[in-house]
Amino acid sequence: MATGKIFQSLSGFYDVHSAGKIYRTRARGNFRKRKITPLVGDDVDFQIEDGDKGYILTVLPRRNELTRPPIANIDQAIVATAATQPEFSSNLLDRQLIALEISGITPIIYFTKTDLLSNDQWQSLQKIAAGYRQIPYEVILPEQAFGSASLAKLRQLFANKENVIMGQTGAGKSTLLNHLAPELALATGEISTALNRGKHTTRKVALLKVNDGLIADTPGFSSYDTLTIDYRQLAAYFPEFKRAAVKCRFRGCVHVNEPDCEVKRQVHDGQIMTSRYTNYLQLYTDIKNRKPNYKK
Ligand SMILES: Nc1nc2c(ncn2[C@@H]2O[C@H](COP(=O)(O)OP(=O)(O)OP(=O)(O)O)[C@@H](O)[C@H]2O)c(=O)[nH]1
Ligand SMILES: [Zn+2]
Repeated sequence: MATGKIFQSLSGFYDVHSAGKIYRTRARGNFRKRKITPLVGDDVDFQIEDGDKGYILTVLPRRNELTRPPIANIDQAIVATAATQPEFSSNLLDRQLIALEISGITPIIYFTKTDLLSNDQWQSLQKIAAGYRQIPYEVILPEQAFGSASLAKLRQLFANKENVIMGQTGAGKSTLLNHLAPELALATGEISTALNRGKHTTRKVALLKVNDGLIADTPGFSSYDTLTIDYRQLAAYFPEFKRAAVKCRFRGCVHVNEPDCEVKRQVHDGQIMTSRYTNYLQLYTDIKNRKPNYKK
C-alpha cells in the first residue's frame, strides 16, 4: 500500500503523486455506495497495480473542502474577479468569500482585466478594493494587467501553500496562471463578445506546482449555489459584521430589524460597505426562505 496526493481528476480517474511518481488510480467500488467522492487535494492510501496504476483504498481525513470548485485541503484561494467582461458583481464576489469563510480558507481577491477599464471605472474599483482591504481581505488590484509587481505579490502570498484559483467563467484564471508560470501553457478561451461571457475553457481541476507552492486551476462557473448554512449563522461569515456585532444591543442580533444594531450603524456611517450589507440581506432572505430539508 502507498500514500499520495490526488493532483488531478478526470472522468473517473484520479492521478496521484506519491514518492516522486505518478499513478493513475480509480476509486474502489464501494466509495459510491458510501457517498465518498475523492477530490483533488485529497491525501489517499492506495494499492499499486501494474506498475503505475492503482486503486484508492481510503481518503484520509480532510482539513477542509469546497464544492465549487471541488477541491480539498486548501490553504488559500485566489478569487479571480473580473473588473469587467464579465461585469464586476459584488454579489458573486461576496458569495465566494462566504463559501471560503465557511471552509476556513483564506481568500485573496485578484482583479483581472483592469486594463479594459475607463478612468472612471478604475477610480470606482479602487474604492471597492479599499473597502475589501478594510474587512480585511488581501486585495490585488493591478495597475498594469499582469504587471510584475502584482505577480510578485501573488507569488509571495502563495509560496509554500496549497492554493486554488477560483472564479467565474472567463474571469481569467488560466491566463493569470500562465503569467505566473508560463511553462504551464494552459489553454485559455477567447471571450465571446456577443455574450460577454467566457466559454468554459478549463474542464478539469488540476493541482499544479508553481514555484514553491501548489496551485489548482479550476473550471469557472456561471452561477453559484444557495448556501447550506442556517440564516442565523450568515453574519458570522462577514468578518467586519462579526467584529461589530459585539456592540449590538442584543446577543444573537441578525442585523435586520433589531434596534441599536452596531452593524447597521456602521453601514450608515460608511465603515461597512453598503454593498456588503445589501448582499447580506439578500442572502439572508434567500437562505431563510428556501425550502427545508437541507442537510448540514
Ligand atoms: N484584456 C484582458 N483580457 C484578459 C485578462 N485576463 C484574461 N483575459 C482574457 O479573458 C478571456 C478568458 O480568460 P481565461 O483565462 O480563459 O478565463 P478562465 O477564468 O480560465 O475561464 P474558464 O476556464 O472558462 O473558467 C481570454 O480571452 C483572455 O485572454 C486581462 O487581464 N486583460
Ligand atoms: Zn446587529
